[in-house]
Amino acid sequence: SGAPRPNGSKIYDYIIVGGGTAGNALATRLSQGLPEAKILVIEAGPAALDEDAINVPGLKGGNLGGKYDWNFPTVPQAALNNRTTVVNRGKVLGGSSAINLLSWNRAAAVEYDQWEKVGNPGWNWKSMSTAMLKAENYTGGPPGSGTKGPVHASVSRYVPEHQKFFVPTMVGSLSIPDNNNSLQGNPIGVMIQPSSINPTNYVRSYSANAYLPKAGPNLEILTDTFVAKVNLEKQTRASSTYQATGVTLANGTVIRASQEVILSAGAIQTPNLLERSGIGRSSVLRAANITQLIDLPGVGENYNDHLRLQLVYQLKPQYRSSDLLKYNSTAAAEELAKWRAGIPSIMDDKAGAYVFANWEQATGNKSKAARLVALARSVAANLTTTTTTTDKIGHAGLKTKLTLLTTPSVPQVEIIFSDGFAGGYLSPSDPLYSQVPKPHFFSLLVAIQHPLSTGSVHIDTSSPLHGNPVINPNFLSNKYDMAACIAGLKFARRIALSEPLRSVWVDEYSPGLDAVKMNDDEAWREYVVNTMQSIFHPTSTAAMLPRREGGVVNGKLRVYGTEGLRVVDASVFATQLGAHVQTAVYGVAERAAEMVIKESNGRRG
Ligand SMILES: Cc1cc2nc3c(=O)[nH]c(=O)nc-3n(C[C@H](O)[C@H](O)[C@H](O)COP(=O)(O)OP(=O)(O)OC[C@H]3O[C@@H](n4cnc5c(N)ncnc54)[C@H](O)[C@@H]3O)c2cc1C
Repeated sequence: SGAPRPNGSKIYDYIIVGGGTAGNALATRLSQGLPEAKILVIEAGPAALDEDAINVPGLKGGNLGGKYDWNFPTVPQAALNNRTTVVNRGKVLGGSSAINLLSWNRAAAVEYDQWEKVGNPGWNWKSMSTAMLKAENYTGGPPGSGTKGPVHASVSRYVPEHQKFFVPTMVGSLSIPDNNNSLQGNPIGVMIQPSSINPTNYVRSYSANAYLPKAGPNLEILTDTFVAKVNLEKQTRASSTYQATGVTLANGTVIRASQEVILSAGAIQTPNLLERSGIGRSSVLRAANITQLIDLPGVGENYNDHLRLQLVYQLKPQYRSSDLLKYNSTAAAEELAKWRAGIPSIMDDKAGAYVFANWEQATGNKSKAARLVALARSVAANLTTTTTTTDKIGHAGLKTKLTLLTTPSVPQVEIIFSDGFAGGYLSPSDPLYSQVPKPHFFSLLVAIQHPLSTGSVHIDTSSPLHGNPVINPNFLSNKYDMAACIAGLKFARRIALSEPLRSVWVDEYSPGLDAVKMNDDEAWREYVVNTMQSIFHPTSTAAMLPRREGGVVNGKLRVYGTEGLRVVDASVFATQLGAHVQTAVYGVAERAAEMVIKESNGRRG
């Protein structure tokens, strides 16, 4: 353990708060690159390296709402009929990489280039792709894939029979190009995508089992330990910056850091940690009775997420989906036994087929796409004029979304072919449940990549330490986001109605072809209001942006107004990416590690 101090507190060189996706990657790289340094990771959840629900890909959804999930509620969402939605986040060593749905993909090159354009020199596709490849070991990937990184990626060997109709439908009936090289900066098209799965044993590959075994003995991990705040001190009374000296745990214990404290608690909890430490917007800190040390109004603001909807189709009786695992416990046990024996099984499964489309492709019609673009522009004009000039939070993100809205290589909508009833657990009280043989389903998940509404996450001002984060994603708070959801759903319906996919299903179970007719926008709107939820991708809540634009960290990931305090996780994303998040989080961690190591070596000459 770290060297004891006369006052009983321990001291480390680097303390990383949050042993999640970014935290473990960063800690491992620091331990390798700075073998003399003492590094501590503090993680609120337990280590669960032997947990089937984490390791077995086919059990992936079983963690949602379970013991390894923070499972935070949002505040009621006005545009969703005051529904509360759920924000799932990993509460376990490995963080959200332990419970996520394993998709391994990347955004368009121009989206990472925007990070540099909004004020962060050196953050672009070139540097981020290099960093992301450092994390990756993609077995069977096309030339240019990462092959030496800790995190495994592979294309699943288990392919449901009915999924085989998806790619031919997209290419043959909908003129969407087949793209077998979608991770190298051009994601547009239809593809079978890799997942973060180790192909030698079909175990989930995540930050805890991929990175941590490669760390040196100078890395210590404290699990089941919640950090209350960062301790900040002014070095001299005259100085305007605060030095991070360590952290205080929820039980009051102080642990000191001689070099840096690095927050990797994720896009929901990193802003909360900053606020509890006295860094944030005045109104929030005042309401919580926390003395403000640094005025950073962007902390917890600028919350971006992707919007998720789904259509569910009942398969013809000859097809078997992963719903088998729900209906038939004997079959589920047999499949798990096969997985343990290394025999191909439904337990290897995860969604494999994806489409990333721009609006012209998704609507199949230039003028419909133009109408969506015009709507986005008029909505954005209102959003910017209602923001005061002193409070430019959200401007950079909004401007980027508008700039890229008509860039053909940037996806606006994603469709995931997802085996089984992914729209929700089919309840035993459902009439379908008693049918023999049990019905099997596939789902088309729709994810809107660049909605214009942004939200916020702050501490519960009445209970900053023990209360849940107060999360307001502001879902669908403008007309464009609703129109985008409806356009995405119609695209998914068109896909399902096109051959050869049309020939595998008997009925659209949700919402139903009669319940929501193709051109009945009112009915679609109601379906969106009643069913829309997050697709688990909050980012940008402590954004890497100029301070005057609501930025929280600079291009070195240092928190403005501090020394020795950085943020390294999904909160720093300067602008939202049209992709699943984990590869970019690993990329941010790899780049952060390089910076910290270089600076440390520089100090030592
Ligand atoms: C259900 C789900 C499905 C997803 N599916 C995909 C997918 O298929 N593909 C993809 O690319 N992305 C997916 N994502 C998103 C992706 O996994 C996350 O965006 C990414 O892992 C976030 O990494 P992070 O390091 O920012 O935070 P996390 O990995 O969430 O790490 C934060 C860690 O900090 C800990 N922590 C928080 N507060 C404290 C505190 N005060 N003290 C100590 N520890 C603390 C948490 O317990 C957690 O372990 C999914 C996410 C979820 C939740």
